[in-house]
Amino acid sequence: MLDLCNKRWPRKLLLIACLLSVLVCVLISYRECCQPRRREDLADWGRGRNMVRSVWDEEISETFLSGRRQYRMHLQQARYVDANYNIDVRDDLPANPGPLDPDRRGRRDGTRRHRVRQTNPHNPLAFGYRDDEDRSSGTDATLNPLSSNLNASRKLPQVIIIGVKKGGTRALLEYLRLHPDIRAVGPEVHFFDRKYENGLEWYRRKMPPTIARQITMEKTPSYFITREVPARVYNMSRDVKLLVVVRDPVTRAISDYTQTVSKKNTKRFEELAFINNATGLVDTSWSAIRIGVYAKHLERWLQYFPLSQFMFVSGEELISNPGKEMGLVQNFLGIKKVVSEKHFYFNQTKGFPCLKKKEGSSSPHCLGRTKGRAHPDIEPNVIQRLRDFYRPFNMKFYQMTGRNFNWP
Ligand SMILES: Nc1ncnc2c1ncn2[C@@H]1O[C@H](COP(=O)(O)OS(=O)(=O)O)[C@@H](OP(=O)(O)O)[C@H]1O
Repeated sequence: MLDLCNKRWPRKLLLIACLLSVLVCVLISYRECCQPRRREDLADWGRGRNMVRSVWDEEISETFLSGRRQYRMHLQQARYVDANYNIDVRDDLPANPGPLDPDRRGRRDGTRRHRVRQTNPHNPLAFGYRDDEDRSSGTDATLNPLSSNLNASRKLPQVIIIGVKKGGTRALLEYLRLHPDIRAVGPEVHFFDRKYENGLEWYRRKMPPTIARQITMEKTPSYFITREVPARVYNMSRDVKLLVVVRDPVTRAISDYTQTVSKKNTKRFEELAFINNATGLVDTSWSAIRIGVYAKHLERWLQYFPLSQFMFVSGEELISNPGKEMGLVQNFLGIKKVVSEKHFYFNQTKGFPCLKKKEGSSSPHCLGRTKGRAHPDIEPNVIQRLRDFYRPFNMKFYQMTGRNFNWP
């Protein structure tokens, strides 16, 4: 009792009250300054980059504590997906997601959930032309609008355009991308020939998100001629469908050469094409020549895949009659015939078919400058000698594929 009456008690209480209020203050200021910000604040921080707010808000708030560096990464990712379509991706990632990179953004529990809101259904990229096949890799998910909140995930490709270089592979890919049931990687991935050691999971993450009915595809023309590739593709999937765009091998060789000349100084075509110009012996070690021996390359592929899994697309028809050729391709892929002659017009200046403008977009779209270059004049006798060289291989190829391409 004596103690209760002790005058020191009120002082102790005062001290405890003081300490408590300091603690409360600390907690309140922590909440104000360090907790993940609300999305409005983040958008201000991003100075008007509303795209980020709409696309990555959830993730940004999750990673906000890690600071500005990760915020920038998310910004890049938002660009990376182009932020034009509603994609709700639920994808499994390893339990430890590791450092963030464009494909490895995740929650601590190893799952991820991105909501991409459609901001511009008439995005000019909707016709998605990329004029250079060598662009740095990334996923171009711009082409097929998905309605909101559909479940999508990245899958290994069910269809690959495996060749041939300079056959018209870019045109085929871009035409196919008009189809709502097709989703494709824009740049060439080069997984099976150059980046195989990265592993299938790396490859899968390069693919765009797809919903159940959609086909995932990519194109890398060098697959057709690379020795190791058929076995590697087979190890990924024995059911994959393979598209090969072929073109008169002589014109193809000249096209290949034209591309080389556009990049570096090189010898004249005829100096490269023949071991000895006088004897006219064709130099099959020159890749521009070797690629055109289609029958030889196909033999290797047929050791792994039945002919029924291939379609040989005519590069010539793709130019002269794109609607019809695309009809055959869609038939082969088992998808509705959506891409037709209605989508194309012949551009006189370019000398090639281009895509009509899409509703709401301002201009039509042609392939870029690296496609449809003017070829150098090659002496007729050089052309003739090459035709003679290729003829037996062409005949064999027609026989193997069951399609006569009528190359001269
Ligand atoms: N619509 C359209 N516009 C422009 N070019 C077209 C088109 N359709 C097919 N082609 C032909 O495609 C040739 C290039 O083939 P690829 O796309 O397979 O080349 S690459 O291997 O990816 O570099 C390209 O070869 P070059 O004419 O030598 O440039 C064209 O002949």
